[in-house]
Amino acid sequence: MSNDNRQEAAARPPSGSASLIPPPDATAPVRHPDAPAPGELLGSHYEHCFGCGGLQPHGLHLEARAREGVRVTAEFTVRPAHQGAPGLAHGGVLATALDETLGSLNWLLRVIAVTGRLETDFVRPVPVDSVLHLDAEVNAVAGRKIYCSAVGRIGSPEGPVAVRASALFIEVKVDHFIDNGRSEEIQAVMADPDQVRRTRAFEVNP
Ligand SMILES: CCCCCCCC/C=C\CCCCCCCC(=O)SCCNC(=O)CCNC(=O)[C@H](O)C(C)(C)COP(=O)(O)OP(=O)(O)OC[C@H]1O[C@@H](n2cnc3c(N)ncnc32)[C@H](O)[C@@H]1OP(=O)(O)O
Repeated sequence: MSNDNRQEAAARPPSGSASLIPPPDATAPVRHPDAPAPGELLGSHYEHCFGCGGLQPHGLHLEARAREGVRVTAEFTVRPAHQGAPGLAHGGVLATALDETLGSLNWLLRVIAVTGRLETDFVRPVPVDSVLHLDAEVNAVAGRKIYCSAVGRIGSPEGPVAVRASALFIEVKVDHFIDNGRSEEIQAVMADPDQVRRTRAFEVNP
């Protein structure tokens, strides 16, 4: 793709499917009063998470930071292990980085929500060793449905747009994990006071 065409593609709004358009009764997202302050690192919601877990040796080790409003930013360094084509990031890995950044918005709403739908535009190839600057925000909320979007730029927060995502997250109760997760890991997190504290940080009425 030529540079001109790339800029045009980057400027184009994502062509989301109908289920990603907030319904007329959707409301503006509300930042929870106890949300981490703007600039604060959010930490990991689960130490073994592939996206953000510090104890996950195969993971992306994404570190997200709270911003004003219901917005987060994160940085992801593309490593040789993330290649799809020679020297270029795998699209699925980039989608994971977007998914994780969008998932971090949970901290600001103080709800637990999982990805229901994630649509991704890959606008520009991302070379190995690049730092992808991710920026995500909640656009609207309708009941349990959280409409959000994210963009990833190469090299700096003002760098060229490489990826965009639109997503629908669905609020769930903690039982979602207890009922569906493998019992080995569920028992381990329930026995870990640190993890219980982390999970409580998402719930208004735990
Ligand atoms: C003690 C243990 C503690 C452990 C806790 C650890 C800490 C946790 C903290 C924080 C976790 C954050 C993790 C972030 C990680 C990054 C994000 C991910 O990758 S998450 C993983 C990938 N996603 C999934 O695995 C979802 C799998 N899907 C499901 O489980 C269900 O489908 C679910 C929950 C999404 C919805 O199921 P329903 O039965 O609850 O609800 P229904 O009625 O189907 O949907 C509700 C509304 O949403 C719409 N909806 C649902 N899915 C949709 C879709 N795919 N597209 C469009 N609309 C959808 C429906 O049409 C419905 O809309 P209408 O209310 O009728 O208007």
